[in-house]
Amino acid sequence: MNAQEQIIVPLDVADEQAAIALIEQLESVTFFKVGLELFTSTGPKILEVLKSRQKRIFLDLKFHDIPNTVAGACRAAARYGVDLLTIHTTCGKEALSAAAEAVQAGAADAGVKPPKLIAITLLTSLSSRQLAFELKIPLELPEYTLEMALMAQEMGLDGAVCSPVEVAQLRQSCGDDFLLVCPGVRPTWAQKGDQARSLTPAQALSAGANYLVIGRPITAAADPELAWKRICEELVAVT
Ligand SMILES: O=c1ccn([C@@H]2O[C@H](COP(=O)(O)O)[C@@H](O)[C@H]2O)c(=O)[nH]1
Repeated sequence: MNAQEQIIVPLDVADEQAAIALIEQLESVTFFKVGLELFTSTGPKILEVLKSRQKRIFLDLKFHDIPNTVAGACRAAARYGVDLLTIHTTCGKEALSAAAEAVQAGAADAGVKPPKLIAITLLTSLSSRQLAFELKIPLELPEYTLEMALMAQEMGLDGAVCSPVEVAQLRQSCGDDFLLVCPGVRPTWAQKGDQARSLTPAQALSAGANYLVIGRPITAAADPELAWKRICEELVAVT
């Protein structure tokens, strides 16, 4: 896989029309993310739009509920034949394990390949300070994200979502077969916005990320295609 195929572009837009406009502008992007805003707006129709254009799909619905409910949601989502699906680690072990079983069952029902189920360790918008003072978690942030990733791995998940700042440590502890997907990635020329823990695309890949999720530096640029090409060129220069 070349570095360009490791970049996932989120379609964080309001409706199908805006999503299609972005997909068409970004012709050479192979992997798109459908998140809460777009999926709530369009439902599964957007997944068909992407599949008809041979795009890979990260369905980032970040399930967070009791075991029976997340299992049902994962079973249903797996039937869509998407490539990646997310759940929060803070659902707990029983829910993570039920979700891992449910994606296999849902995909088998539909005769499609199961998605890789990956767990959110700690949202990349949260800082160490917020972890301690708002969420009242009495662990240092690197230790907390590592514990969450190890729990997901123990429960049979395929990987984790983490910030690029933690990815080297997670790669070292979870091994090469565990997928690590990093949002919170920012080229030097882009604004951080609400991302609290970020590194550049080159830094994130060399630290061990399998995939980078890069949104606004591309999608909010005056010329999204140019911003995408600039990121790809920067990666080619270092890989
Ligand atoms: O911890 C997380 C988990 C998911 N995301 C999602 O990634 C993109 C990032 O978009 P940017 O515009 O590059 O900030 C967005 O869709 C989030 O929902 C995340 O940022 N952090």
